[in-house]
This record gives sequence, C-alpha cells and structure tokens, in this order.
Amino acid sequence: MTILALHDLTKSFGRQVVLDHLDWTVSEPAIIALVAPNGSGKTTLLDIIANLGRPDSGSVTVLDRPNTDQSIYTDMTYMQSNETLFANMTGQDHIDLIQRSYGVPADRVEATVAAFGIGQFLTKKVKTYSLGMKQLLLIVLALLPQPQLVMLDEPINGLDPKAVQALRNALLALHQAGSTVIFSSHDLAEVDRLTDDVLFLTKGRLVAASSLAPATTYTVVLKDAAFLRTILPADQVTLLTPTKATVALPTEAMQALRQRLAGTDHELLDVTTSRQGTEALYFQLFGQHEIA
Ligand SMILES: Nc1ncnc2c1ncn2[C@@H]1O[C@H](COP(=O)(O)OP(=O)(O)OP(=O)(O)O)[C@@H](O)[C@H]1O
Repeated sequence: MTILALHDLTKSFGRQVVLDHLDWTVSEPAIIALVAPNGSGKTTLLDIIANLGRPDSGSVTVLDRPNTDQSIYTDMTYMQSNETLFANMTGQDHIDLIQRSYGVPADRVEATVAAFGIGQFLTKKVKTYSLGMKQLLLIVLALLPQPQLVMLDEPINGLDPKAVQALRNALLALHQAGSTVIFSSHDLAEVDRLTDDVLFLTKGRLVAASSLAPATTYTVVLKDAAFLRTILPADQVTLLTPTKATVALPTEAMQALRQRLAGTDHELLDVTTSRQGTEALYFQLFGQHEIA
C-alpha cells in the first residue's frame, strides 16, 4: 500500500512559489519529521495533503485513495493549530466528539487522557486553556482514533518536558502498531530523539536528510590527533583533545585511513561513529538567519 504519494505539486501565493513540482512517496510506516525555516510552506503542504488547501497543480494520494475522497478521514487525522478548537466547548466535549465519530473504545480514551495528564482540565472551557493545554488537547484528539496516518503541525510547540516525553512515547507506540506519523517541528534536538527520517522542505521541494549526509562523523583516538590535519583536508578534522578528534569521511575513506595508519606511530586506537545531527544539516542547507 502507498501511504502517501505526492505528485508534481505546485503552489504559489502571488509571486511567491511555495511548492515547486514537489514529488514524494511514503510506502512503509515511518515517523517523518518535516523541517524548514519559518514561512517555507510546511503548513501549506500539510493542508494540501489533508485536502484543506488546493494545490495549483499536481495530485495527492493518501492510503491508496485520492485525497479528495472524504473516506481518507476515517484513517487519517491532522492536528492543525489551536485555532481549530471551539473556545466555548470543554476539552471533554471535544473528546466526546472524536470518540463518537471514530468509535474510539472508552479504555483507549482513558489511557490516552492519563498518558498526557490532561484529565484535570477537561471540564473547563477551551477559552481558559494555556497554549500548552490546547496543544495537549489537540494531540490527544489527533491520536485517539489510532489512525494509519497522523499529521501533526508543530506538536511540540509550548509543551513542557514531561508532555514532550508523553508525546514521544505515544508516537513511537503508534508507529510500532503500524501507523505513519508526519510532524513538523523547529525543535531539532527532539526531532533527532524521535526519528532518523527527516525531510527538509527547501526551495519548494522535499530533500531527505539521509541524502545530504554521505559522510559519517567518526570520533577517533590516536597518540597525536593533530597529525590527522597533516594528511586530511582541515575542514574534515576537528581536534577535541590532544589525542582525540572528529573526522567526517565516507565509510570507505575511513577504512582506507585505518589501514594506512595501522602499525604506525599514528595508529587509530579507537574509532566510534556518530551520525550528523539534524541541526548541522539544517545550517548546511539553510545557512544562518535565512528566511525562505
Ligand atoms: N492564504 C495565504 N495567502 C497568502 N500567503 C500565504 C497564505 N498562506 C500561506 N502563505 C505564505 O506561504 C508561505 C508558507 O507559509 P506556511 O504557513 O506554509 O509556512 P510554514 O513553513 O508552516 O511556517 P512556520 O514554520 O512559520 O509555521 C509564507 O510565506 C506565508 O506567508
């Protein structure tokens, strides 16, 4: 089954091109983070996938159906901004609505409400909620139906560390049960905790973080770490201590380096790998202070 297929999507607002012949396919359940600077089009893209916004051209398939087919909402939920909540209704009213519409079992409602610790304010009207309380309610509403595809627009915004942990656990559990999660976020440390599957929206197209990081960062230990600077380009070597450095190299080049130094005074005594973090890739792609 194709979970999501985006084909040749374009969208402009006036002269601003937000989506530019964008193609993407998701065919395996995954937790996917959508990352880009403010105003790049993340919400526009999620809205279009959910058929709440129209592309200028192109098509979207959700769970093997065109997204114009209303039946996709049985299997897909979308957490938008808190403006979608009803100010004069209580949290419980919102939950009842979702429970009835999706036939959510009572024990799942109870467990989800408990996991996110929102029980104590459900009897209050939403207009009295703080930003974090609204976020928690929105998250619970999106996750309750246990959809095959859930899209969350900036779910981490305004959450305290305990709530972030509850969200992380809930998303991992959903994924383990076979669902796909797509969420946008500016919290790149949290993104790295949740998933390796990061998509950058840049110049109207999606680029996988994995395609940007052909080099792996290795931490190496040797007698004289500065020696590495004499045999490798300077920008590939960062000295950490006199005997420790990080080296960014493709895997084969690292193997060749190890062989070359084996048995010499500069033998690599220890080598550990670490993948390049999303923040480093973000700055590589978008530079500093750039607004798309
Ligand atoms: N209805 C609209 N009319 C005109 N311009 C719009 C409209 N909706 C979005 N835009 C513009 O499209 C661009 C993308 O907006 P969008 O909200 O999708 O970005 P985003 O990546 O979600 O941003 P953020 O991270 O700040 O939430 C912005 O420049 C925004 O001003």
